[in-house]
Amino acid sequence: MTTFQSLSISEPIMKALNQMGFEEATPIQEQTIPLGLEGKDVIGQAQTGTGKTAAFGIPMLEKIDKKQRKIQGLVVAPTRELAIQVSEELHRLGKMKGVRTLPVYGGQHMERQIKALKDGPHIVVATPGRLLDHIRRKTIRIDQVHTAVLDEADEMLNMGFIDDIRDILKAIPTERQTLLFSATMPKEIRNIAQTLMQSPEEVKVKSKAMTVSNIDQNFVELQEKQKFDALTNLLDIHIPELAIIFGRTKKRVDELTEGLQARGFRAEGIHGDLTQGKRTSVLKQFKNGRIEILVATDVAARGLDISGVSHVYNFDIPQDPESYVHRIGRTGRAGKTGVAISFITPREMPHLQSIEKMTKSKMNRMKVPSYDEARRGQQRIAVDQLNSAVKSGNLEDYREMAMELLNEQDSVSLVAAALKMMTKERRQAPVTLSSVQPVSVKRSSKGKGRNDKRNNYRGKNDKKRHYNPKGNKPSGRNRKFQNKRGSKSE
Ligand SMILES: Nc1ncnc2c1ncn2[C@@H]1O[C@H](COP(=O)(O)OP(=O)(O)OP(=O)(O)O)[C@@H](O)[C@H]1O
Ligand SMILES: [Mg+2]
Repeated sequence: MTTFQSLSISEPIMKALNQMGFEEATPIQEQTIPLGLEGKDVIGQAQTGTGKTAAFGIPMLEKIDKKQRKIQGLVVAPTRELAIQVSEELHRLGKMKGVRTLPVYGGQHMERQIKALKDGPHIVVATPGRLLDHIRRKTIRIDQVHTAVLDEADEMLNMGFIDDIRDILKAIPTERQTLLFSATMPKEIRNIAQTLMQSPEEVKVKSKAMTVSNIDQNFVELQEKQKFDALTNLLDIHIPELAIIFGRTKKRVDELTEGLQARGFRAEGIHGDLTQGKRTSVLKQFKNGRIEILVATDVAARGLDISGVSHVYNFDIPQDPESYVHRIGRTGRAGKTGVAISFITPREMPHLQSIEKMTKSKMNRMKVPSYDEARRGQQRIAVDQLNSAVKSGNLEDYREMAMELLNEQDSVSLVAAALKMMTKERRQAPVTLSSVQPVSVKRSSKGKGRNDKRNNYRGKNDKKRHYNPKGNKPSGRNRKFQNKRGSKSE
């Protein structure tokens, strides 16, 4: 166990870490914070949800001179949601020191952004496009930047941002420190990184698999046309606290969302064609539990940090193993446990093996879930609701009536009838999805659709967290969810 204290972190940042509930450093933090504090360039690779943000954030914050009202730290992240989330984490880490952090991204009002930039933030967290826009308009000064971070650099490469990144780094003094972090680091990005950095130290947190062991990975082999019923059955069986379902295209996401809504689930979709306002509101509702299911394209895979995501479903298996790693990494974060289920058609089975080979982890085969199992899942919810109603008491007003009923009927029939009434038979509204091509084994991580990958969706998590690499017992299946489900209009 490595404490933050032993990493020579200053008092104000220690205080913030305490407030955030961080008790010990995660392995990537333990290994990269000292290098970062020495001023070295660092390439950091570690599994999803293991605290890479603080790993680059802490050394950057330590180097900020609060009295200098100039941008000294710059983080570039692939999407708006990610920029916001990273900025929030840096704000929390740096607030006791008085560091001012500003997110800058497209879709935000330009004039307001220029005003905020004039206000003298110490750190800017930006998406590449909007940042370059400011650099070209000369509405941002980054010639005093001493620390530059590329978060999810391989995603920025996938999205075709590499020239933008080069242009951005050209505008920063060369004697800067450059940090680059991601859970996946394909060879191309490592090569490019070498040209943008000065003799970087490469830290790869040693772990057998590329995915964290707290995620229980499963797959279901099934026909394309069985997928939707299998999904709704699984949702009824698992009763996720919060679930993310990945579909391959925007159209697919829209169709899945509508289908789930038709069957009474509180689901919303997110993808790059939605307005910024809609994206923000969907994410907000998901974070506070008003939506229980988020349906997303791959764009949401990167960096999203929402506490309570207990299940990830790959309705369509992703084309690249890297995407698989980032997708399932939306659960099982900060030491919590999570469950991932991937649907695979028979023709896609070889692809499953290529994912397993790359991630060095195995997925367990699950059988196609049946409607009967789903119904039992629904009944379990009703049983839990009855039990909790008994536990919470306050039944005095009903006792007399209950006694009378018991004189007329036997107790088992009465409870069975109550359960029947409480169990919402899921409306099996027929749902037809447009057909999709199965993925092929041949993988390419370059030149993918820029638009579909452009926007990422992250959230923050301000609950107390304790890093527990072995995994805590899942907190899912909680009353809160069941009550929500109970009040669903069907
Ligand atoms: N030392 C720590 N102790 C407890 N929680 C931590 C610690 N460090 C980070 N966390 C929390 O863990 C969660 C995941 O962190 P973060 O988003 O930085 O992961 P990541 O490694 O960047 O993941 P991804 O690869 O998906 O981007 C966050 O909610 C963060 O606040
Ligand atoms: Mg991250």
